[in-house]
Amino acid sequence: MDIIYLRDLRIDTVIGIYGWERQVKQTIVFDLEMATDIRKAAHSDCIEDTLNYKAVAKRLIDFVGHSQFALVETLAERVCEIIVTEFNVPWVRLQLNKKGAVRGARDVGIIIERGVKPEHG
Ligand SMILES: Nc1nc2c(c(=O)[nH]1)N=C([C@H](O)[C@@H](O)CO)CN2
Repeated sequence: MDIIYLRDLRIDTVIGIYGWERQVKQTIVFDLEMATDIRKAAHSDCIEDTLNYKAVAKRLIDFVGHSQFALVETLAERVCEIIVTEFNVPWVRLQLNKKGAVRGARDVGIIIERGVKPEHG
């Protein structure tokens, strides 16, 4: 199994359970690991034969930027759903960081894994 990753993808969105949080956009930082097999693309040298990380990032920027969820749980789940179903990714690990959400803590957020990790080889 190979992994294509995206780190520190920052997207501004409406998110939160408090009244003031419905009035502003806050920055959410995503770190993603997506299972894939890069061998076909490595052989052909064609972007069509691999997971296009730029296309994933564009889709997430659009989706998250227009979303208005209350909980980070909901946002994380929906982002994983998009990656698995629209990009045919068998397994994804997502870390979502809602920076500054807890006074005194540098980072706070959620880590989830969805799908089935392919075997090695
Ligand atoms: N498990 C969660 N706890 C909290 C969430 C959340 O989305 N999931 N959200 C908040 C507030 O919106 C907070 O981020 C504002 O500072 C509190 N707890």
